[in-house]
Amino acid sequence: MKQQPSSRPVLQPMTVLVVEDQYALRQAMVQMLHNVGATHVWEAGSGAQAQLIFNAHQPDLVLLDVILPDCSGLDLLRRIRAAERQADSPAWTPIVLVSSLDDEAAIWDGILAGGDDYLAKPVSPTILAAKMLAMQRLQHTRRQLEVTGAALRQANTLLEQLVEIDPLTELTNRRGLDRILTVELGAALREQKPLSLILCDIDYFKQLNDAAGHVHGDAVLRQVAQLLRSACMRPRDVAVRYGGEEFLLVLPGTPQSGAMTLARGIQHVLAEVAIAHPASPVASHVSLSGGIVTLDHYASEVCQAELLEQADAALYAAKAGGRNRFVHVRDGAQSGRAGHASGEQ
Ligand SMILES: Nc1nc2c(ncn2[C@@H]2O[C@H](COP(=O)(O)OP(=O)(O)OP(=O)(O)O)[C@@H](O)[C@H]2O)c(=O)[nH]1
Repeated sequence: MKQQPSSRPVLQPMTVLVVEDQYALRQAMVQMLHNVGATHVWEAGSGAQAQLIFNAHQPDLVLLDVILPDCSGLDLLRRIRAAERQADSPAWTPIVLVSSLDDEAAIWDGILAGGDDYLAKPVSPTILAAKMLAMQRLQHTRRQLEVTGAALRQANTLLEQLVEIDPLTELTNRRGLDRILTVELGAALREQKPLSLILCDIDYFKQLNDAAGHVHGDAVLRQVAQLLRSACMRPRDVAVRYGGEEFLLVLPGTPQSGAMTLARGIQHVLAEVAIAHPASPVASHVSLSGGIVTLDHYASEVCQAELLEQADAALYAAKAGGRNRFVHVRDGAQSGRAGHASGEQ
C-alpha cells in the first residue's frame, strides 16, 4: 500500500506560471497549486504566451510542459536562461519541467537545457507540493546569498576607501595618491591641460613636537590638514598626507600661476589662523615650506616619480632659501617667493 505523506508541506507565498497546452491538465495543476498555497497562478497554453507572461510578471516558479504547440519547451527554457545570464543583476527563476516523456534521456536533456527538476505526468499533488517546497528552499538560499554578496561588495568598497585614508588627518594617504596621480596624469596628457603639484612641509615640526609634545603635534597636523583641504576648492583638487609632516596638493587643470596664487592663499590663511609654534626660528606661528611643479608641456609622457622628485627639489630650495615660502621648480631658490608670511615681515 502506498504510504501517505505525514503532513502537507508548508509553503511561503509563491506565484507560479503554468505552461501547458492541454486545458484539462492545466486546470488540474492550477487547482493543485491553489490547494498548496500558491498566491497567484498565471496560465499559458503556448510558448509565446508563456514568454510574454514570464517577462511581464517574473513568477517565483515556472511549471513548463516540454511539448508545446508553437515551440519546444526546452527552447523556451534556453531563451529564459540566456536572458537571465545577460541581466544586469544575476537572476534565476526555478523552472520545473512537466512531461509524460519520463525516460532518462528526456530528463537529462531538460536539466541540461537549464531545468531545475522534472515532474512526470500525471502530476501527483503531493509530489508537486514537495517540488515547490524544494524550489522555494533553493530560491531562499539564493536570495540570502545575493543579500550577503551585496553586503560584501559594499563592505569591500568601504574598505577600499578606508585603505586610502590617513587615520590621523583623514586626508588621502600615499596609496590613494598613487591611484589619483595615475588618473590625473593620464587626464592631463589626454586633455592637454596643466597639472600642478604642491609639496609642503611644516617648518621645524620636530622642534614643535619636542617643545609642545607629540599629542599637540598630532593636533597641529590635523589643523594643517584641515586648512589644506579647505584650500582645495575645485572638485578634482586633492590634499594628501604625503609623509609625517609633509602634505601634497594635486591640482588638475591648474597652471603655474594658479598654483602660486593658491600657495600665497595658504600662507595668508596660516598667518591669519596663527597656530602657535613656540620653537620656530622663522615665524611665531606654524608655517609651511613648499615646492611646486607644473606639468604643462606634453611633448612626452612624464612619470609620477619624476614629477614628485621635481616637487621635492623645489621644496628643498624653499627650505634652503629660509623656509616659510613656496618655490616653483622653474623659479629656483633665489627668485621663487610665492607669498609673504606675516611672521617674517
Ligand atoms: N606628532 C607627530 N609627529 C610626527 C608625525 N609624523 C612625523 N612626525 C615628526 O615630524 C618630525 C619631522 O622632523 P624633520 O624631518 O626633522 O622636519 P622638521 O623638524 O619639520 O624640519 P624642517 O622640515 O627642516 O623644517 C619628526 O620629529 C617626526 O617624529 C605624526 O604623525 N605626529
